[in-house]
Amino acid sequence: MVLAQLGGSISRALQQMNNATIIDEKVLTECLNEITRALLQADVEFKLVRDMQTNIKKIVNFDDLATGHNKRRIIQEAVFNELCKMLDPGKPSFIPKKGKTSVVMFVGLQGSGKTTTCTKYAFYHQKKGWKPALVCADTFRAGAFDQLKQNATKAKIPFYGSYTESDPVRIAVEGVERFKKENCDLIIVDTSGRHKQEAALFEEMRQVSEATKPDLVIFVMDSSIGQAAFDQARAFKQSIAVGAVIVTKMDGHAKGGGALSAVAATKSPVIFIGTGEHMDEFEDFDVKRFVSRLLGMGDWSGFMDKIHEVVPMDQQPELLQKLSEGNFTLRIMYEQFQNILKMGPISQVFSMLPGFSAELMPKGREKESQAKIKRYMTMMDSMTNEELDSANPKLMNESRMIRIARGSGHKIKDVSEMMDEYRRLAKIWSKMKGLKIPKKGDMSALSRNMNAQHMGKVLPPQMLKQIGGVSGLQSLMKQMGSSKDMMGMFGGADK
Ligand SMILES: Nc1nc2c(ncn2[C@@H]2O[C@H](COP(=O)(O)OP(=O)(O)OP(=O)(O)O)[C@@H](O)[C@H]2O)c(=O)[nH]1
Repeated sequence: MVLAQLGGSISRALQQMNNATIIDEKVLTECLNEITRALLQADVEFKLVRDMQTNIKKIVNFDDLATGHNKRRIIQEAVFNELCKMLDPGKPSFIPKKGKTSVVMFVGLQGSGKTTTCTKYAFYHQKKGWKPALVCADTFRAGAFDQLKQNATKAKIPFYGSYTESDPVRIAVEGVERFKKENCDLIIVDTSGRHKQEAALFEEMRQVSEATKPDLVIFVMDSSIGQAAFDQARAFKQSIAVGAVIVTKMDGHAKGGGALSAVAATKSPVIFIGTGEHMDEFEDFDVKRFVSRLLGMGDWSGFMDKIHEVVPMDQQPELLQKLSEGNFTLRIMYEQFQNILKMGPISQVFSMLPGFSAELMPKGREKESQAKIKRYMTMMDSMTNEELDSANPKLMNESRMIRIARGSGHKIKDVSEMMDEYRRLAKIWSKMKGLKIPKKGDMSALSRNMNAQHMGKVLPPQMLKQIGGVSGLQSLMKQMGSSKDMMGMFGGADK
């Protein structure tokens, strides 16, 4: 997605500043101009960008900063915080509670991905043990009910709708009543969209809302909407009590920044993003986590969530134990590759891991990378147990490499390339040595135990330098308040 480019441009601007011998007003202005340009190119609303620039200049006041202050770190921190502020309305949205009935109404323009997102939202909660249900109150688009029915059936989620009834209010009320009686705890109402914002759409939305009294109205917005996003989001907010936003199609070539400005227009948080057409291509959105990932700082908690989701429960403590011992064996690499292939869109997973993304999987070459991983796995299939379980790559001498190449139908050069990859990953993961292992299922303990030393070891060196080394990181952690906040910043604390 183009947002990755935005992150790259901002990181580069910070890096250039970092390379300057003296940090003065001029260097800061140049850096901020670069960041401004990048944000505007990504379609973030002009006023937001201007405010951000003014705020940073206020925070980094050279007259007030005594010599010896780590200006680089202060600027880095200010940029991070301002980016977060831009995406954070300051108040959380209504959060439905499992086991207690909530009605959630989805609104948005036609084609924004509303119907798809309703199912993704239901499926996401169903996986976590909720009892969701879908109501199709879109009587405007022929085929909307069929689409919802198909999606719901696939995900085994109860649904309600009608081929003959043309009154959306009536369907919505009947559906909500039925599912309340059936004790569903998350009743999702999909409403009609139109090609553009028009009075009829807003009137219908208001009526459905009045009749069903939703606990939360979610505005669904296509990320490719660009600069028009702000006005569109505001128009919806003025007609209905939008409480949260979901931005869809973040996997495409959309610039994304425009849709993210929707936060400012609706003063409501983005709670999820859609990253593909499939049911599980849906990620919860956490501002600090998103910004750290945008700036290439890695997303630990996202990664931990994925481990949680994909690595079978009984294997998790074992895997973490092995990592904490610093024994990254070929078998672990094999198992991780297996998990990664299971996890679906490979780029999402890799972008969460510091050190993994750029080398193993260059952007836009996901298919190739997937093929490469499969190739590596075939070669590992020709290895002995001893080789797989050893953390000593010396076992892999020339004659073994020849055998493995022959056994797997590959060239020696390929085996050697795979071993290089193994060494690179082992080096990164060896830095996790000494990490305290949480009790089964307690991921927050893992986050708490990742102290500045660990974080320092796994952050990209350039990023660490920008922050001011491990000591800079430590004081940043203190400044950010509790360790929970800090882990949030680097994507740690679980919810
Ligand atoms: N790539 C990608 N496609 C998506 C995503 N979300 C939805 N889509 C696709 O966008 C198209 C429109 O989605 P719908 O869910 O039908 O749109 P809608 O807003 O419900 O449209 P109306 O019911 O007419 O209002 C479909 O082809 C979806 O598969 C996403 O996150 N990524």
